[in-house]
Amino acid sequence: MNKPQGRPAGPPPIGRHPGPRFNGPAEKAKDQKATLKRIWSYLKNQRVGIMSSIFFVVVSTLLSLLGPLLIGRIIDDYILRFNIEGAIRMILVLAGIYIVSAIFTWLQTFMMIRVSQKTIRELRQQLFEKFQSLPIAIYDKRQQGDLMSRMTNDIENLNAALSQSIIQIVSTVLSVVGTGIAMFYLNWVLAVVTLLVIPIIIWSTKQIIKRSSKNFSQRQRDLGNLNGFIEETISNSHITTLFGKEEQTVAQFKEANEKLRASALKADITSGFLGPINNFINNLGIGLVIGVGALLVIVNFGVSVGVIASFVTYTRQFFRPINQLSNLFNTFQSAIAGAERVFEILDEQNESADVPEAITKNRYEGDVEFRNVEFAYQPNKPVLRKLSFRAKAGETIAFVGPTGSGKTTIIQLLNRFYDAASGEILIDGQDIKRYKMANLRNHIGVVLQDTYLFSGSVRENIRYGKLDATDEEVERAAETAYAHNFIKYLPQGYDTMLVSGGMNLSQGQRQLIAIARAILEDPDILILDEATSSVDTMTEVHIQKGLNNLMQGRTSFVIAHRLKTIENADQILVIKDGAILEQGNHDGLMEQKGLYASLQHQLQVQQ
Ligand SMILES: Nc1ncnc2c1ncn2[C@@H]1O[C@H](COP(=O)(O)OP(=O)(O)OP(=O)(O)O)[C@@H](O)[C@H]1O
Repeated sequence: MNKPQGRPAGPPPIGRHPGPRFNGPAEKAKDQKATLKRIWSYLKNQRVGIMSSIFFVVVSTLLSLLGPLLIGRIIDDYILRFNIEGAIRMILVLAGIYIVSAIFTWLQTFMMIRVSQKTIRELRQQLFEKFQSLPIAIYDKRQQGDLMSRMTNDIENLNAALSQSIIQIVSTVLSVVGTGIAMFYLNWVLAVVTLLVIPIIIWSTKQIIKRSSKNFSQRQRDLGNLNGFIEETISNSHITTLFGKEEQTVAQFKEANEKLRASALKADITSGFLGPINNFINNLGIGLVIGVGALLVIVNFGVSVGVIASFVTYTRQFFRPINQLSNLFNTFQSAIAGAERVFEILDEQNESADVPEAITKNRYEGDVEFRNVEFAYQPNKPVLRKLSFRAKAGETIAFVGPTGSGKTTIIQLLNRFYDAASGEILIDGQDIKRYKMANLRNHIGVVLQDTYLFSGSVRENIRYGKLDATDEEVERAAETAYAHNFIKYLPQGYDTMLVSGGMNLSQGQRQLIAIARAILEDPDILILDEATSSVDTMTEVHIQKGLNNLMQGRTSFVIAHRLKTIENADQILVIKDGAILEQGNHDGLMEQKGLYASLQHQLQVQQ
């Protein structure tokens, strides 16, 4: 089990020599007992697999205990008596024992891997399904990387522990106890000599672990920093290039890389002592056994050459698992800590359930009203303050206002990503909480600034709005969205494949596809977060026409950045600090010469 412990997971150290080694401090679960109990609840269904695995491990350990005993017998009863034929026969028996033991070891590993893979598949499935039903607030609250690492690292750690460490712990304990009994059975003086070495092994291992722990924590921190830096740089590579910061980035990386080299070296040097020191002590133990054994032969204390040979093999068999135990427990502990993190997500509250007898509708008129709505993401930091407005069916409402004023939050509440703390949001005269959430969301279409396009063809991306749409419907929607013109000039037209979220299209083109998708979806209420970045005039005209077609006949809420959309809106709400500062249509607001008029002036300058 030479796996780096704790998080973040790193590559296994290269160039290690054989023998035990400390792999860093283990991360402990907050409540080990409860987590173990819960892991057992997953394993319970696979009792047969686990029991047969334990049976195999017991048999293979017992067989491997027989080996050294037989070696002693072969020497004393056959070789020293020059019975070569008998010796060969016994050696064949010995080989048979080791072969059967190896087969049983393989069987035990096979059974346990099956058990582990089944358990992990179930857990992974549950976790993924949970991700689908978690409220959006969780994704806002937790880092994406953290959630990803629970799905990958933590589950993988548990997999390693289930498939290997548990059985290894069982076999280690069995083999230490069994070897101890066999040694006492053979000769109690030599057994005591062997036992004397154990405190030295434990003491030296402890000393080294104490010193390495600090260095390993530093190595993990430096590795985490380096990985974080790499991730950030790769995902923002265009920004780095844009600002010409390549040299600076390389210099920063060099520094982090050097820090990791230094701390990894320190950690590996200290932990690297463990192998040679333990080897030295093991050999010392064997030397002692041989020396004392020889003395006992001389004084005729019931020790034969064969007994010494058995003892040498047993001594090796005895020390090896003791050396490994601390690492095994470390792996095991990290796995439990990982499982606990997985369970933590599984225990998160799902998105609030629908009220009993929730309403479903085939069509929403689109009459939307906010009544004294208040909301805060964090306690004592109000984002919306007694917000009230009404959008009559079919109207276009534009939200404008400074950054951070709460425009996106209004939309989040309408979508029920969050619920209002107080006040009411009504659609067609009913509180939105009375509608079945999935039904309501199916009738609300969203076109966001960062259009979500997935890797697939243009056609598939548009069809995402209505999965059973025919090719003709897809193309008709693209035409209405004014997207058809650019799509037909793409290398494979509608079958052109999009890569990494549509990075092979311009931002304007991506938005045209999103508009086509929304047209196909044909929602009753539309939410539109206009892109801020400027696009070429032709695309701009197409987007505007596409949007006009899309907004036709449905209530539309627009976080507006473009003059045209704002001017044509039925109502413009100027939001500041979570409240409506000004309200009216374009002409009326311009006359007021307030915030709206000055924002318009800024927009005109920009465009
Ligand atoms: N998930 C969140 N958790 C905590 N605070 C948040 C969260 N999302 C937004 N906020 C805060 O709520 C306030 C309103 O944010 P919101 O995104 O609604 O503003 P906005 O008007 O849409 O801004 P922009 O024009 O920049 O998109 C801001 O102060 C923001 O920092």
